[in-house]
Amino acid sequence: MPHLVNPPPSSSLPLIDLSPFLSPKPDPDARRNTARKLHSACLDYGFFYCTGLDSVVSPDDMRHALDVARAFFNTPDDDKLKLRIKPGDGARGYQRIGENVTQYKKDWHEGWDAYKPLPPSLEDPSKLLHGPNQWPAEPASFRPVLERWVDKMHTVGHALMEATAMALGIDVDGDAKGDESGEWARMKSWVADPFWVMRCIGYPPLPPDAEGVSCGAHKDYGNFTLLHADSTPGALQVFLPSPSGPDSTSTGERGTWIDANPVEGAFVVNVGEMVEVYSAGLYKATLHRVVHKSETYRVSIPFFFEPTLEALIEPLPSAVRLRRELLGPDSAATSVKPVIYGDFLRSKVSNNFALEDKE
Ligand SMILES: O=C(O)CCC(=O)C(=O)O
Ligand SMILES: [Fe+2]
Repeated sequence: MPHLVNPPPSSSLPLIDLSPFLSPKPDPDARRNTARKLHSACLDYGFFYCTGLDSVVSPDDMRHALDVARAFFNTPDDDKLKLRIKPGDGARGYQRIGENVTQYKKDWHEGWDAYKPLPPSLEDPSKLLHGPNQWPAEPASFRPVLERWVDKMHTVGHALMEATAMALGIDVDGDAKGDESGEWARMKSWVADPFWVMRCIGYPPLPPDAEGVSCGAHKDYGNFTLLHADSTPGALQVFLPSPSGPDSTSTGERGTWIDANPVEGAFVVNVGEMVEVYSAGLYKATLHRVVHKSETYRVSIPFFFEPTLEALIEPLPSAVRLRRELLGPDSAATSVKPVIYGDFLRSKVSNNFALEDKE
């Protein structure tokens, strides 16, 4: 793995072709090439366009997923409200505009959220993240189309995991001896039966007097977010930190918000805070937000491919080594701390409802 001193990020996100990790006959050179580009993209942006997905997701699959989500948002409010997220469960179901909260401001979107189902014996609907998913009856194809989507996103997520291991310089192709430190085995165990979250989000145009934005600035919590959005430009924005940048965040960090406009056939993928932990802080979870001001009703489907709730995520030795090589010997001590993913997630999800709890 060459250790690049990367050029300054440009104003558009890089494209990463994942097909060498999805092919039944992988080409080693092509895999190395993808891993190298992924490494740079994760270092510089924490965000990229993921292409080369057609062996898993066809253009029809992409269209159908957005069509059923849009059709659901078009059903009468009374029907949607029957699926409203229940107190206690706190997570699964429908939220009206303003019920999702980011940094204590109401987001200007409606949404329907599903989480990986728990085995019925473990389900306790009074607890956060428990309780069954609330599938809408209309449109009838909503559930079969999106359950297929969940399966497909697992295939993409596992391929991304392997590419990320290679990007960090971990031997994923060798036998158990090649993976001497057991790092690839450990990474695979984190996603052997991965937790997941799928959101369908509907964004009406943001009114000029709204107190928040369509989706407030945040980082994603977990592993990878695979975002499939309709063709609306000028909505999703990604924050690139730079001391001389024209914009600043709520914490005063300077940088530039760039548009992550949709690219046909590609997902926008970003790394979450768990990648930041296991990459020893090299691959940063990046702030992003949605400011959708145009006249259309925008629909997006982010899929969060996560570690299992029990996984202890900690900096990988290869990542610590790589960090030292790239940033110098003093950088080995990073501030990232090991964390059990489920504990981290529960604390974050309860914060999303902070405003509602206070009312
Ligand atoms: O709708 C989008 O483009 C992004 C949504 C998002 O960032 C999220 O749900 O975490
Ligand atoms: Fe996000």
